[in-house]
Amino acid sequence: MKWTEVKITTTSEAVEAISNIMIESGASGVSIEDALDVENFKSDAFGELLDKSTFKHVKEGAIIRTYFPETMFLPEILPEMKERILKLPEYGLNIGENRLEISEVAESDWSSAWKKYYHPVRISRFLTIVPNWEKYEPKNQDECVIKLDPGMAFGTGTHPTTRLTLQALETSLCGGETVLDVGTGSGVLSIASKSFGAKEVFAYDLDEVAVNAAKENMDLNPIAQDVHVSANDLLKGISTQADVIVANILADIILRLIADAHRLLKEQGTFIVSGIIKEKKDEVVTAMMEAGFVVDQLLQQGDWFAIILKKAEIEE
Ligand SMILES: C[S@@+](CC[C@H](N)C(=O)[O-])C[C@H]1O[C@@H](n2cnc3c(N)ncnc32)[C@H](O)[C@@H]1O
Repeated sequence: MKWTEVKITTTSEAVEAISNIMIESGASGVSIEDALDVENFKSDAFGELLDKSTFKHVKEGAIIRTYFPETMFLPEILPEMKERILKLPEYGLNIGENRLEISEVAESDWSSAWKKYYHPVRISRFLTIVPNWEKYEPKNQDECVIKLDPGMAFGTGTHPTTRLTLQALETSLCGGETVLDVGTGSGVLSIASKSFGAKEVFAYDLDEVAVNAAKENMDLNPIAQDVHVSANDLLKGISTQADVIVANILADIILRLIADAHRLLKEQGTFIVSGIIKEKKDEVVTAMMEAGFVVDQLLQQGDWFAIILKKAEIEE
């Protein structure tokens, strides 16, 4: 087994909380180098034996190193982990520099090693996602097969947030819709939308790596050749009116998207949001209702929620 090291430079006071977050995210081991250890050693009964100048140790703050097995696809783990760390100051913890670095600890190429463990994913009776390097025969005539190489973009189809969004799209699309896919990542939701009959799809992402990965994935799937992929911050500056807007992004970013989604959705339009952890669900629902949406369906897998919303009709 080969491993990827994720190293975080932080403060002594945040060590325990950050280590917990890393373990909960799937890290298999933690090593901590903390400047306070040296201070504490100096002040114990035998502390005078230590000559700080003779050994290498972090002089200020702390460094946490954790290790993820190559079976885990980091682009789907890091965003939530980073967001949870950024929330720690709300609980009074100083996270200091909060610098995150990634490196290989074995000679393997971590950006592609996980491919060995990524196999076709059956999302529903009608949809299967197949890694581009695998052979796959559909099990029935109605089955849509999406070919995918996520590269370093989020969206393999295995993450609960993506699965829930795909199921919500399958429920919501009847054919002929205009769809806006916000935070497209690998482009998986856009390709699925076309497979479920959408007429026109516009895909946006802030990250150039994702924009390029999405374009390459459109090329792998003839049905999605005409999807318009571009770099954009959420739906800022967009004027295309849509029947469906879909966004699988963390809750705090969804909150920033609501006003534009309401502006761009046609009457009776559908807004699908995913990437919402249990603790954030009520806040998102309240903000949606205040903006003029009504909840149509809630979908849940483990601690993750997706919500299908309708633009409320304006009463005469
Ligand atoms: C959780 S991933 C979802 C990827 C894919 N749509 C899926 O469902 O698997 C969220 C994506 O949103 C993008 N993103 C984050 N903030 C954004 C913003 N302000 N504007 C556009 N895209 C953003 C990220 O780069 C990332 O690709």
